[in-house]
Amino acid sequence: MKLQHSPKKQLNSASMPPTLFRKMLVVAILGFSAIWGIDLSSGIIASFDAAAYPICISAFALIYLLSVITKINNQSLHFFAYFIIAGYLISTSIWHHMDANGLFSNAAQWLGLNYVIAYLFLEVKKAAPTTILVFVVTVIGHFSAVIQNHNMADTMGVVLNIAIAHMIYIFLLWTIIKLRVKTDQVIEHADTLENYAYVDLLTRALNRRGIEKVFNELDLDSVEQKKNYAILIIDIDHFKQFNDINGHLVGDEVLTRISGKLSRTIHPNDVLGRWGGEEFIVLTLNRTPQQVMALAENLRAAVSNLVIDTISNITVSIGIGYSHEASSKEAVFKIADEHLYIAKQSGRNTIHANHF
Ligand SMILES: Nc1nc2c(ncn2[C@@H]2O[C@H](COP(=O)(O)OP(=O)(O)OP(=O)(O)O)[C@@H](O)[C@H]2O)c(=O)[nH]1
Repeated sequence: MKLQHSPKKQLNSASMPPTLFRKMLVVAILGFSAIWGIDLSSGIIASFDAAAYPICISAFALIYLLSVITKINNQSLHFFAYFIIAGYLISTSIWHHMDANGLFSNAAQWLGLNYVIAYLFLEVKKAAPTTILVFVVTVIGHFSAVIQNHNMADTMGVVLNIAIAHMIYIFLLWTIIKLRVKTDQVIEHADTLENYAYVDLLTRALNRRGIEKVFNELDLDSVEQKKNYAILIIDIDHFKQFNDINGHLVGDEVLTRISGKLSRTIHPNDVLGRWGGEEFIVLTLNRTPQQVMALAENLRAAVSNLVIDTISNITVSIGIGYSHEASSKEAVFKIADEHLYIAKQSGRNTIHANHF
């Protein structure tokens, strides 16, 4: 088990999960169907909408199907859906602003959705330029439609009204997104700092606090559910002498390389930590004493095979304590420590434990 910190969150992190996207499509289908039904029953449906509603509904249904039965990239489907919605909202509003089609249509009131949906469906990095493009198309489109039958002053009145409202939409949405990303970054920064408090900066293994935290979280001394585990204390042999001969910096390199070797040799669910100085700990769960001995032997052999530059002959001694030998993790730890002492006394580069 290793503590890792995740890469820095980018501004483009917002991405809608497929299930939520499909729910949104259902909402779009229902929404369009409802408005289509209302317009039809009121008898005032515009010819543009009468053609556009079924096209949009079919397109949403098609996107829904594509998202269920194909592996098409989600972002492409999001763009497709967005293109349908924004395309419809802008074109219907422009169409309604042409004089023959009635200047006082309420189609323009829906245009704000284009910005909200862009930030909902698209990654922030893509939503920002998309909203600007949509804004430009909206303003120019409405200007071109209204100017055909009205003087410049009236046209500017209509278009400026739309432009200012839309700029406020974009500004507010952008502010909300920035605040959200900032909050995410603060939370992530706090997580990283917390992780650092549990990691030994030299070897990247858990430090003593980290080991204690994991041990407590695993609730090793639970009375309801007796846990089967073993603690291995791994101590580098003659490390003082090694430091004296090769220097402290080479000693640091050895500690780092040993930590890496141990971490690659243990099982994914085992816990590795640096207990202090030249001493490491491995906690392994649910293994027989024979499996634990095999693991210890792998760890011992892996270290003794290490060659750092021209230096070899680096060895460790290992003491083991089993959970069934004592009633608390502290007592198991003490047993492992006693066996480590015996391993050192019996010549080092060896493993000691009670045999079962
Ligand atoms: N380079 C380096 N050395 C360290 C570090 N932490 C502890 N040590 C050294 O580890 C050595 C431990 O020495 P001892 O406790 O006497 O043990 P030993 O020499 O390994 O002897 P045995 O354990 O009996 O085989 C000391 O010299 C410490 O200075 C570290 O972070 N970097």
